[in-house]
Amino acid sequence: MKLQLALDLVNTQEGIELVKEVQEHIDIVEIGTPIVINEGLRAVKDMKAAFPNLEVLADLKIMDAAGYEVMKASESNADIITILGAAEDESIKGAVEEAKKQGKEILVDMMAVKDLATRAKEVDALGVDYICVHTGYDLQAKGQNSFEDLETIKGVVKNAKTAIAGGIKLDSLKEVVKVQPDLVIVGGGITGEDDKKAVASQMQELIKG
Ligand SMILES: O=C(CO)[C@H](O)[C@H](O)COP(=O)(O)O
Repeated sequence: MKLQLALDLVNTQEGIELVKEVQEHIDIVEIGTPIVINEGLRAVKDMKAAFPNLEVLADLKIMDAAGYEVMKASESNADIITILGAAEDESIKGAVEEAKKQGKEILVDMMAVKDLATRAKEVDALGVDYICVHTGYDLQAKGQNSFEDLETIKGVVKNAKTAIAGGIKLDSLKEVVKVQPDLVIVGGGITGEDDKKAVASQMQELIKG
C-alpha cells in the first residue's frame, strides 16, 4: 500500500517546503488540480526536479483530448496522470495508449460516477493503472466519504490497482486500511496538521502495517 500526499491549496514553492518535511514517509506527491490551474504543468516539472526519488502525480482530472494532455503532462515529467471515470471510453483509451507510449501510469478518478460498480468494471477493462474512489471537497462539506465505495470497487476491479481519496485523516485511515486499497491519498489530513512529519510517519506505519 502506498501513501500519496495531495497538495492543493499551496503554491509550488510552499509545496516543496512541505514535501521536505514529510518526504521519507510518502511514496507519491500529487500536484493538485488547483495548483495546475494556478501555475500550469511547470509545477509538476519543478516538483519532480526537487524530489526525483518520489513519484509525482499530475491531478489534471482529464475529460477530453486525453492523449494530448497525457503527452503534455509526460513532457513535464509526471509519473501518474489522472482522468475522470465519467469521461468517454475513447478518451480513457487515448490516455492509456499515450501513457503506455511514454512509460507513465493513468489513475481514473471515479468522482461523480453514479453506477460505480458497472463503470469500475468497464474502466478496468480499458487497461488503466489505478481506479480511485473520491469524495471531493464539495461533498466532504456535506459529511460524505468514500469508504463504502472502496469496498464496492475492491469487489469488482480485477486488474487495476485501487485507490481512495477525500478527507482521510489519521483516525479514519484505520478504517480505510482494513479494506486494503493499493493507494491512499491524503491532503488536508497531513497539510492541515501542525506536526506534519509526525502525522505522515504515523500514517506510513499504519499503511505499511
Ligand atoms: O483531488 C482533490 C480534490 O478534488 C484532493 O487532492 C483530494 O481530495 C485529497 O485531498 P483531501 O485529503 O484534503 O480531501
